[in-house]
Amino acid sequence: MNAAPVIETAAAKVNLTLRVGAARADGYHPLDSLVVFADWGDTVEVRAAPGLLLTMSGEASRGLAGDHSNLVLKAARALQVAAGTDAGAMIRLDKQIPVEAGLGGGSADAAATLRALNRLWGLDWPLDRLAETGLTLGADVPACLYSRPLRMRGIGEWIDILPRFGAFDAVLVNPGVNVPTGPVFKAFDRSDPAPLAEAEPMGEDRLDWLRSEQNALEAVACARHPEIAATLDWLRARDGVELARMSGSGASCFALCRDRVAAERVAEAFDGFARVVCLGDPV
Ligand SMILES: C[C@@](CO)(OP(=O)(O)O)[C@H](O)COP(=O)(O)OP(=O)(O)OC[C@H]1O[C@@H](n2ccc(N)nc2=O)[C@H](O)[C@@H]1O
Ligand SMILES: Nc1ncnc2c1ncn2[C@@H]1O[C@H](COP(=O)(O)OP(=O)(O)O)[C@@H](O)[C@H]1O
Repeated sequence: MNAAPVIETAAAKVNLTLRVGAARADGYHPLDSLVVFADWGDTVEVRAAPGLLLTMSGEASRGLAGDHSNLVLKAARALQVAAGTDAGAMIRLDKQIPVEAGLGGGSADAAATLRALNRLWGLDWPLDRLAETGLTLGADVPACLYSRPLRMRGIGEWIDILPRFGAFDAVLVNPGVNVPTGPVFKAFDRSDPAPLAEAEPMGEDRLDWLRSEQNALEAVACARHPEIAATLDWLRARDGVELARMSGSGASCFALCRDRVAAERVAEAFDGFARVVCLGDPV
C-alpha cells in the first residue's frame, strides 16, 4: 500500500448541450449531452489510514455535511465493498464548486475519490470498471471519472469520448440560487415531453452546431427560478459572448467567449460567483 498522499482534481462539469427524453419506467430520463470539464474544480487528497475519515475546506464546503451522506464517503464505502477490501483512508476535500449548481460537484468529488483510492489501495482498476461503481452513486459519476470531452447517453452510463475537442475560453457564473436536480426533472415531466430524439452529428463548425442545440431543462428551470433567465439575458447581451446557456439542471450558466480577454471582462462585470475557465482539452 502507498504511504504518500494521492491527489486528484474533481473538475467542474458543464453540459454544453442537453437533450432529455420522457421518463423511463424507473423515473430516470434518457439523455444525450455533450459534456466538457473545466480546468478548475475541487481537490481530493487521500492518505492511508485505518477507517474512513473526511475533512473539508474551501468556500463551497460551508453548509455541506461531512458525514456519511457526503458523496466522497459514499464513494469510498462503495469502492471498499466492490473491491472487498477493508483498507481505509484519511480524505481531504477542498470544495470550490458551488453545491446544487448544475456543475456536477458532488459527482466530480465522488469520481475523484474513486480514482484516488484506486491508486492509494493499489487496485489498478480501469476507468470502465470504476464507472460501474460510480453509476450506483449518481448518473453523472461515470462522465466525471473520464473528466474529458465526451458524449453522454443512457442516463449517464453510455460514454463516447470526443478526442481532440479543443478548449473554449469561457465563464461560469452562478445566479446564487440552489437548484436540486430532482424537482427540475419532475417539472420537466409536467411539460409532457416526447421520447428522446438523439442529436445529429456535429458538423464542421462546432459553434454553429452548439447553437443549433439547447439545454432541454433550461426553460423549466428558468420558469421556476427567474434569476437564471435574468442571468442568461445578461450574459447574452455582453460583448464577446458567442453562446450562453444553462448547465445541467441549473442554476449555473456558461458563456463561451471570443477569447480569454472577453471572458475576463464578463467575469469582472458579473455581480456574483464567476470563474474564467477553459472548457475542453488543452490546445
Ligand atoms: C442533470 C445532470 C446532467 O448532467 O446534471 P446536474 O444538473 O445534476 O449537474 C445529471 O444527469 C444529473 O446527474 P446526477 O446529479 O448524478 O443525478 P442523480 O444523483 O443520479 O439523480 C438526481 C435526480 O435526478 C433525476 N435524474 C437524474 C439523471 C437522469 N438521467 N434522469 C433523472 O431523472 C433522478 O431521478 C434523481 O431524482
Ligand atoms: N461532496 C459533495 N459535494 C457536493 N454535493 C454533495 C456532496 N456530497 C453530497 N452532496 C449532495 O449532492 C447533491 C447534488 O449536489 P451537486 O453535485 O453539487 O449538484 P448538481 O447535481 O446540481 O451538480 C446535493 O444535495 C448535495 O447536498
